Amino acid sequence: MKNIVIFGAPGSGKGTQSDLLIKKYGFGHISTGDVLRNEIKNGTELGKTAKGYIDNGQLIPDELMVSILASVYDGFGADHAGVIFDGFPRTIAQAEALKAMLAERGHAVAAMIELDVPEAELMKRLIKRGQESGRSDDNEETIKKRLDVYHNQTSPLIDWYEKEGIHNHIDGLGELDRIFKDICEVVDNIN
Ligand SMILES: Nc1ncnc2c1ncn2[C@@H]1O[C@H](COP(=O)(O)OP(=O)(O)O)[C@@H](O)[C@H]1O
Ligand SMILES: [Mg+2]
Repeated sequence: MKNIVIFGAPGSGKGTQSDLLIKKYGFGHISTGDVLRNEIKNGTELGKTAKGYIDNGQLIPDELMVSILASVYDGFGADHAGVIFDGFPRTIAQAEALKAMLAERGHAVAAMIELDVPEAELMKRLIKRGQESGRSDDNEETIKKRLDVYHNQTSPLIDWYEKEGIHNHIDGLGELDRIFKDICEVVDNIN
């Protein structure tokens, strides 16, 4: 079982590379952003709570995220090829909660894959994505806030996963195929 955390700033290519991984390896995929956007679209209670945070470029409270995550994870059953966590964890507290949630089930994260992309390129990609997909948080003001949140709250996870011994750095700037090849090398080397 290859549970993988795909990690990086907004716009670093987590969703794009997750899609390729799912096709090649048959992994499950949990994009916490997609789960929340779906709830918002369906107008659920959870969606209403989430919308306030998302439209402000802020993170959803940890307890709420972890309970959503556990229920989606259990939906893949007890015996799957692996699940890609995309957009989670975003704080050290969430990483600890994820570790505990998986440990309760006798599972673990096998690799954390960091997509490293310079800020100017992130900005460029997200503005383009905003124009193409109409994601409400892909506007310049909210993007700046999200990048701040990433630097302050999320990037410390790189050291955290380094200490866990499962951090893998990938140069996320350039051709999709080259980036995917680098990621596959990491995935294939998980024992
Ligand atoms: N290697 C790449 N080079 C150029 N653009 C990319 C690359 N990877 C992803 N993108 C584009 O950047 C935007 C953000 O990618 P996405 O996968 O949604 O990132 P994330 O899920 O990390 O926010 C998308 O519009 C995507 O098409
Ligand atoms: Mg994404």
